[in-house]
Amino acid sequence: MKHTEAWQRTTPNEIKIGLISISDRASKGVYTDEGLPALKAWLQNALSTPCVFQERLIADEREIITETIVDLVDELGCDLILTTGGTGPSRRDVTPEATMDAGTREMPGFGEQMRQISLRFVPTAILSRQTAVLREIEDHTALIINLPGQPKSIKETLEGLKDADGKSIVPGIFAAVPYCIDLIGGPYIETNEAIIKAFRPKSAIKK
Ligand SMILES: Nc1ncnc2c1ncn2[C@@H]1O[C@H](COP(=O)(O)OP(=O)(O)OP(=O)(O)O)[C@@H](O)[C@H]1O
Ligand SMILES: Nc1nc2c(c(=O)[nH]1)N[C@H]1C(S)=C(S)[C@@H](COP(=O)(O)O)O[C@H]1N2
Repeated sequence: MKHTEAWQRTTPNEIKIGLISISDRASKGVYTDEGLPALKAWLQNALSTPCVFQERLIADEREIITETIVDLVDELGCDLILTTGGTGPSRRDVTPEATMDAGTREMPGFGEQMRQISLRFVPTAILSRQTAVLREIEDHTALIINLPGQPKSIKETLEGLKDADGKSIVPGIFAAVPYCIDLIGGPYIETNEAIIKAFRPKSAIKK
């Protein structure tokens, strides 16, 4: 495949992250989108290695969501995509279906763990159908993860739950993301341990 300039990394460990906020009302301007700023702020604090972002605010339309994911991976070379919104049970909530349409293999552990974390915060966590997939194309693979739409759920699910001393009670899903990105051939990313400690088996840790 021929790649555009957008594919180039400024440094070998730079990760390209696509952020997609999916909300009918925020995309129409009925309210201000808080999803993209919350995602970006959390990631900028959590990552200690370089990152670049591509941001999209779109309506709850299955085909548009799939096309946006495909464009971010296939045309812009994103390694990781985080979506927020559209995972609930109402008719307009189609993010998991659109994500599956863009994926080549499902990664069900992310959704399972997020529902476990979110149940510590709200009993309605079981209403979220969020999932994760890999999109594997000819010479590139990306991880795509759905987060719920409530802006506060972004920090909760990525970071998990901590006690008053900052000790982890339920690990956030982002702990597993750096090693997953290693395994799919992406850049070696590192995190700020005060926010989220990345877990890698000893043999995979680069000193
Ligand atoms: N992108 C967003 N920015 C700010 N607040 C949001 C956003 N998405 C959701 N919320 C808030 O979380 C609540 C529950 O999220 P949910 O996804 O169920 O929203 P929704 O009512 O389906 O949104 P929409 O109609 O815009 O798609 C919303 O009522 C709203 O207050
Ligand atoms: N961590 C967390 N998870 C959460 C919530 C929340 O407030 N915090 N809200 C729940 C609710 S009320 C719903 S309906 C589902 C789906 O939300 P979405 O349609 O905005 O994705 O996420 C659930 N998961």
